[in-house]
Amino acid sequence: MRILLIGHGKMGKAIEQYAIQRDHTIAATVDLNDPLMPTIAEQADVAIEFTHPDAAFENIKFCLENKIPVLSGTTGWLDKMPEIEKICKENDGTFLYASNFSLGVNLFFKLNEQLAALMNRQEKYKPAITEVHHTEKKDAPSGTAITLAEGIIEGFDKVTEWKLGKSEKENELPIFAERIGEVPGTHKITYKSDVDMISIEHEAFSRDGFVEGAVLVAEWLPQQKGIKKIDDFLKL
Ligand SMILES: NC(=O)C1=CN([C@@H]2O[C@H](COP(=O)(O)OP(=O)(O)OC[C@H]3O[C@@H](n4cnc5c(N)ncnc54)[C@H](OP(=O)(O)O)[C@@H]3O)[C@@H](O)[C@H]2O)C=CC1
Ligand SMILES: O=C(O)C1=N[C@H](C(=O)O)C[C@H](O)C1
Repeated sequence: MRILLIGHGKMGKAIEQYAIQRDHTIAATVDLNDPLMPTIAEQADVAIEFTHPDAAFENIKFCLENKIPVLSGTTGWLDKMPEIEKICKENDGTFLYASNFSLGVNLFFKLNEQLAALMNRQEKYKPAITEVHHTEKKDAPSGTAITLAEGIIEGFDKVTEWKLGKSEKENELPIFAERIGEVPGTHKITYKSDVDMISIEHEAFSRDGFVEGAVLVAEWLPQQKGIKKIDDFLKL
């Protein structure tokens, strides 16, 4: 498969290596200041986009308008998702966003939803999320923490919105974001009462899980149409 790689940072470089191991060709690599040209699009079967919150929208739009199925793992741009959905429909395109491409985190999302449903009947416990990432991360909270928050809000009636940092309001779910060294990504959910705490945690040991997931989804995506979700691929 011929892959257009948009973003050649930590994720882009690791995806390039893994895709080559799986016998794919990197049709072109586009980084900041490299122009995205329609001629590049013609040479690719699929695009993989891991860039910057401010860049994702234009990159995805370019792919959809140039008829390349595209997946994006870039976080921090989701206010523009409705517009991308519209562009995808108008161009009869294919698009998939996932806040986290690793199998482990997607299993963790399911566990989080099940725990929220169980805790919903318990008056004495208050939920919170803590995420820890490397110091180069541009956005906070992480996209994964936002997906986890959405899962809790869906299943645990007492919280209706999330807030970055400490919260005084009963209906707010606090998300604490820490930036430490080179941590690839750790997410912890806690339910605290006055007497104890229940917690579940996912810790990535490296970026390998995100990379493998992104390449496997990229192999599947060209056979799909419309807005897809990673659940459509993983079928957990
Ligand atoms: N969904 C998932 O599973 C995962 C998502 N992520 C997300 O992916 C994104 C990238 O992460 P990571 O690789 O660690 O970040 P890096 O900062 O290491 O890499 C981002 C790269 O994108 C480049 N870039 C910036 N703007 C543009 C643009 N307009 N067009 C093309 N390239 C551009 C940057 O160039 P320059 O350095 O010159 O600015 C840099 O090379 C983040 O949003 C992160 O949260 C990360 C891991 C997993
Ligand atoms: O920026 C990162 O590194 C990561 N970003 C994603 C996120 O914001 O959830 C996924 C992963 O945690 C690594």
